[in-house]
Amino acid sequence: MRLPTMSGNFLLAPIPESSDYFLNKDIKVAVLGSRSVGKSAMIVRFLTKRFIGDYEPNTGNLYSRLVHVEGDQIFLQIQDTPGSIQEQENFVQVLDSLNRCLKWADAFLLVYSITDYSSYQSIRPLYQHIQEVQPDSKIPVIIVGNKGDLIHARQVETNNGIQLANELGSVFLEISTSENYQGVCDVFQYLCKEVSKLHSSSNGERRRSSIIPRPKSPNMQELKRRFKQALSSKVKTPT
Ligand SMILES: Nc1nc2c(ncn2[C@@H]2O[C@H](COP(=O)(O)OP(=O)(O)OP(=O)(O)O)[C@@H](O)[C@H]2O)c(=O)[nH]1
Repeated sequence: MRLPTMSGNFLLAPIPESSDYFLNKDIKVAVLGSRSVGKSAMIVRFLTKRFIGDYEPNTGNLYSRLVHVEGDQIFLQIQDTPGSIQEQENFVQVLDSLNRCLKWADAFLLVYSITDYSSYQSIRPLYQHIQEVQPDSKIPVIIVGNKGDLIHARQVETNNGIQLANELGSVFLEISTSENYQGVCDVFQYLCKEVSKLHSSSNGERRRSSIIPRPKSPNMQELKRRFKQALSSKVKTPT
C-alpha cells in the first residue's frame, strides 16, 4: 500500500508568463483520478514513449514540453495530481491546491482503472467539482479507462465508461498505457486539438471585436457640427 506524501502545493514548476509567441499554443492539462490508476505512467508514456512501471508516490509534478500536434508547435504543460487527496492529513491545504490547479487548467483528463470500480465511481464527483470551479461548460474533458490490458481483473465494463461519458457530455477512451502508446497519444492529442480550437475561436472573436469601429456618440457629432458652424461664422464675419 502506497501512502503519498504531500507538499500541499503541487504546482511545483513555474508557469511562464503568457506572451504573443504562445498565443493559441500554450495548453495546460490537469490529470485527475484516484490513486494508482496510472496517471503518472500515462503522462510519462506520452512524453517519453516509454512505459515505466514503478513510480514514487505522486506528489503532483508539473511537466512542460514542446509538442507537435497537426503541424502546430504547442507548449504543453501537464499537471499530475495526487490520487489520494481525501486521505491527506492537510486535506484543506491540498484541496486548495487542487482548486487552484482546476482554475489553471484548459482541459482535463479524468482517469480510472478498469480493474478498480471505486476509481470509476470517483469520476462523476470529480467532474462535478470541475464544473463548480470552472462553470464554463465548453472546457474539454476526456474520461479514460486505463489498464485495458488487465482483462482478467476487469471490474468496469467498457459500456460503463461510455455511458458515464455520454451522461456528462465528455469523450471516453479505454486504453492500456503499458501496451499501447498510440492510445495514450490519442488522449493528449484530442485535448490539445480541442483547446486549440477553443483558443482560436475566442481569439477570432477578440480580433473581430477590435476591428469593428466604435460607434460615434451622436452628442460628439453634434458638438463637432456646432463647433464647425461657430468657426465658419467667425470666418464669415461681415466686412
Ligand atoms: N498493467 C498495467 N499497469 C499499469 C498501467 N498503467 C499504470 N500501471 C501500473 O499501475 C501502478 C500505478 O501507476 P501510477 O502511474 O503510479 O498511478 P498514479 O495514478 O499516478 O498513482 P498515485 O501516485 O497514487 O496518484 C503502477 O504500478 C503502474 O506500473 C497499464 O496500462 N497496465
